[in-house]
Amino acid sequence: MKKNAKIYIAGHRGLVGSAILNNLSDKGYSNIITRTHSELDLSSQIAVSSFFENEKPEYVFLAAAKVGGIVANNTYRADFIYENMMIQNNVIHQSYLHDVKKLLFLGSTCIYPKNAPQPMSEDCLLTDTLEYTNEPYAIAKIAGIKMCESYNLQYGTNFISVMPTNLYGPNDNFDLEKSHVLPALIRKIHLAKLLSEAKYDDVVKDLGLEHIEEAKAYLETFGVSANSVEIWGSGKPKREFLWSEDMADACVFIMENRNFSDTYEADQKEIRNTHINIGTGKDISIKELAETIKATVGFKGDLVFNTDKPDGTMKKLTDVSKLNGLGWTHNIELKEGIHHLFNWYLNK
Ligand SMILES: NC(=O)C1=CN([C@@H]2O[C@H](COP(=O)(O)OP(=O)(O)OC[C@H]3O[C@@H](n4cnc5c(N)ncnc54)[C@H](OP(=O)(O)O)[C@@H]3O)[C@@H](O)[C@H]2O)C=CC1
Ligand SMILES: C[C@H]1O[C@H](OP(=O)(O)OP(=O)(O)OC[C@H]2O[C@@H](n3cnc4c(=O)[nH]c(N)nc43)[C@H](O)[C@@H]2O)[C@@H](O)[C@@H](O)C1=O
Repeated sequence: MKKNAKIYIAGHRGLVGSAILNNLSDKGYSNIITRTHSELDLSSQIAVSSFFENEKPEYVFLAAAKVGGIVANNTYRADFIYENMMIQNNVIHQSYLHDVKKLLFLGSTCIYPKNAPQPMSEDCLLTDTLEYTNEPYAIAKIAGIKMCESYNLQYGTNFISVMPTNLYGPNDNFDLEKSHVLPALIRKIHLAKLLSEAKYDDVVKDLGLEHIEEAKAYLETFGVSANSVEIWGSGKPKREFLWSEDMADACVFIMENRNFSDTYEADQKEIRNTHINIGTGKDISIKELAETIKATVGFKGDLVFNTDKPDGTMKKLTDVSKLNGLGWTHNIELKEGIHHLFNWYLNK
């Protein structure tokens, strides 16, 4: 990519998109185009077609998607499959029609089977049944990988797919119901600590409410009180977490250095090596994660595990040997990242 190449980041205000925008700007890319969701609804075929016709981007980072944690995925199943399929169909197809030189599609490691051999290498895609809680989202992401592969093979495009592990960082979603575990636990445990210190003004301000009784009742529905915080599931599942700015760096590295033909082994008919995992290769149990966050926040109460909530996949550690072999490794370790994100949350 030349420094003045016209680059479109779809989803530039999200967790990953905002980090990609900063990474590209820091590296001197000067011709980046963006649209907010309200300016351009990527699920509208007409709107996306006219955007590509008018703007003609040369490179596309597809970081816009319907995203959420385990309960959001499980509850809004139709929205997750519909919106993700619409966004990726429109952006990938218009990128082909308008001769985009390279596109990076962001999938997720939930594309791999629920009981995939660990660590999960790229070639275990489509070898077994998926985890049910996020099956619609995973199927949309698998369709995205296969769409990129099919356009490359039929039309000679250069569309690359990456599969990130669980991500966290600045501009994360801290919604108590719909977010992922790491930001959710930072906020819940922080609010519990504020309650335990009777810092009621800070609690109501954080929640955007007026009265502390209302705030306490609301938090009670999420199992947050001055004495304890509810953790969904058994605490036994393991997850791998990557700092979003590392993720953005990996995305830019791959866009700068890789081509579709480098990732695809066309002669291997059964093993279609069409995508690259992005992660750290290290995981931690949810219980250990919650304890680490509790120590970072300085909360003295209890962690209570609610097994009525889903555990999801018990383990999904990525095999990052392909990515590491290309010369990229992550920079921020989990403890440091949790510390950064807690400070970011306090100062936002
Ligand atoms: N976060 C994670 O842990 C992981 C994320 N991923 C993938 O990484 C990518 C980025 O995720 P992340 O940054 O976390 O997601 P975010 O939810 O933080 O950001 C997604 C962005 O997409 C925008 N968007 C959503 N729908 C539309 C639409 N119809 N039209 C235009 N814009 C839209 C959102 O705008 P608005 O908010 O205004 O709707 C938001 O800015 C996604 O493909 C996701 O699947 C993969 C693995 C893990
Ligand atoms: C990135 C990935 O994200 C989703 O999958 P997930 O990894 O299961 O995501 P999660 O972060 O929501 O949960 C991780 C674990 O943590 C537990 N957990 C405890 N307490 C809270 C809690 O308070 N909130 C949440 N969200 N989880 C909690 C929770 O029960 C689970 O065992 C996919 O749907 C899919 O979108 C995807 O690709």
